[in-house]
Amino acid sequence: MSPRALVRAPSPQLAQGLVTHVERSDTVDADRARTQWEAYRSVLGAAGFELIEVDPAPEHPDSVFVEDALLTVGDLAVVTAPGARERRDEVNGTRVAAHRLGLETVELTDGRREEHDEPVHLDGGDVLTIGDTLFVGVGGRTTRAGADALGRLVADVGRRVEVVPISRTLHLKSQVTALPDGTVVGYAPLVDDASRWPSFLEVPEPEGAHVVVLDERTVLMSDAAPRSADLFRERGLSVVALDVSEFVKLEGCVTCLSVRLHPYD
Ligand SMILES: NC(=O)NCCC[C@H](N)C(=O)O
Repeated sequence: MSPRALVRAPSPQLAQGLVTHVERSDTVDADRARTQWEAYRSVLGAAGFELIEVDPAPEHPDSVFVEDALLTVGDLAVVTAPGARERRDEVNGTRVAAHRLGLETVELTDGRREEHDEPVHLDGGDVLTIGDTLFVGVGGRTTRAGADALGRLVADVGRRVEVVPISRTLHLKSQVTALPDGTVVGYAPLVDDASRWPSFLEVPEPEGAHVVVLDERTVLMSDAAPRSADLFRERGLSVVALDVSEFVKLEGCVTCLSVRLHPYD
């Protein structure tokens, strides 16, 4: 079966999206974002992904960052509980998409209080999957209660959660992602604790920290990190580089523009 990926068209109001760790830009161009998003779709399509569109949510400026609103773990879909109030209703569309795909769908109930006496919040951008482990960034949008709730949900499908404290970036996957062989890549000044990763490769540019695995030998990344791309090529990988400048202005990157389903989740 070919891999599948969920995507969601950018809102015309993208410029009003949230920013936390970066200055708000007054140059966000929604038309340019649309063109960049279409190129992103084309790359996934050319790589063999069947693309599934989540119904657009033009009233939600950040809805293009669909990764935050749905997580898939094998054939299980987890409707997330986004940490930013402004983004919580984005899950209405991703839940429908998960049902349409025929995936078993479970919920991380928004705002439910757990043993840590804090609300359950979890953004998909905080979940980095390597093998059977889901590394979950806690300290930004995702709470410890959210990570624990996810751990209970995925235990049934043979996965485990490991909490990763973060403070330097919006999401865990804003600071680190993983190459096909599981090597974690990150730009050191933005990585909270590089020593916690058994296999860590430092990249020379912030945008070099974000890769989407297209297959076992190919990664998709931003074209703003050419020296990092060279490092990956030296390791035998093929690199597809794209301009994602408009999304970066809103603290997004290549990973958050899609939800990749098994086997490249
Ligand atoms: N997974 C991600 O990296 N998501 C990016 C979300 C950016 C959006 N402006 C936000 O602050 O929620």
